[in-house]
Amino acid sequence: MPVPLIVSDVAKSFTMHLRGGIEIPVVDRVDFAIETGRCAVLGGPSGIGKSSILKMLYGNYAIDRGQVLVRHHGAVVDLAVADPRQILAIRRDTIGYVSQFLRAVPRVSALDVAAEPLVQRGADPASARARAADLFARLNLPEKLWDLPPATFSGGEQQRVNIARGFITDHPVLLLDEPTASLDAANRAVVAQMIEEKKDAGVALLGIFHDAELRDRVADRIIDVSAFAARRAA
Ligand SMILES: Nc1ncnc2c1ncn2[C@@H]1O[C@H](COP(=O)(O)OP(=O)(O)OP(=O)(O)O)[C@@H](O)[C@H]1O
Repeated sequence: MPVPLIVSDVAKSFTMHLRGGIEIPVVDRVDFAIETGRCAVLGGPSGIGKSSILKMLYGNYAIDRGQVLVRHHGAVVDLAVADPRQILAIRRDTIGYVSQFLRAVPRVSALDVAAEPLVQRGADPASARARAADLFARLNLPEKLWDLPPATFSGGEQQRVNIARGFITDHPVLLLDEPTASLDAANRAVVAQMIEEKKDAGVALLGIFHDAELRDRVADRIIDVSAFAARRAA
């Protein structure tokens, strides 16, 4: 079976250092796999641990227990024990991530922000910028903004730069954390189409979507995170 990422018996707690170091368990015994050409969606109520799972899969949060096995350049890497250099290489070539918020770098134009992941992978900067421009046009980002740094853009404009940046590469795994939270219906439809194109290209997607219409359109499967909720102290 084409499985680029397997999550096995994963647990995560947060330690509250400002509250005497108490441990707050969030998820426990998380087990699932994602498949090529499919979009799985993390479901469950607010605060159950959906974003925390995505952040562990992208190496943003440490994994307390269990394994996250990723197929990377033909080898299998366990993200739970990967070193920072391996995590950076996995982000460059294997796992893409679109978060809700753009981390804007001062003085870098929107086109260069979106083109950067391709340039990091060795693409010619001019063709990477042309590809970013195509995505901006599809996402209806006004052309007058393309050469400006996105720091002062509206929430929805920044989100479209972020989506272009996340979708510009052909990473085999793509994680989506509420990628359309600030978008209008027309642009949400564009993103739905872009997700469908990724599926057709054989990408394995895992997302969080609060927008039910988008979720129903793109989801092949819902993974109910409530099933992995850690038992919390009252
Ligand atoms: N960095 C952190 N430090 C401490 N607690 C955290 C941290 N990140 C998340 N949490 C806690 O972990 C729990 C799960 O949060 P998470 O953001 O994963 O939930 P979610 O299901 O994505 O919620 P929502 O749907 O509201 O975005 C929450 O109780 C949250 O307060």
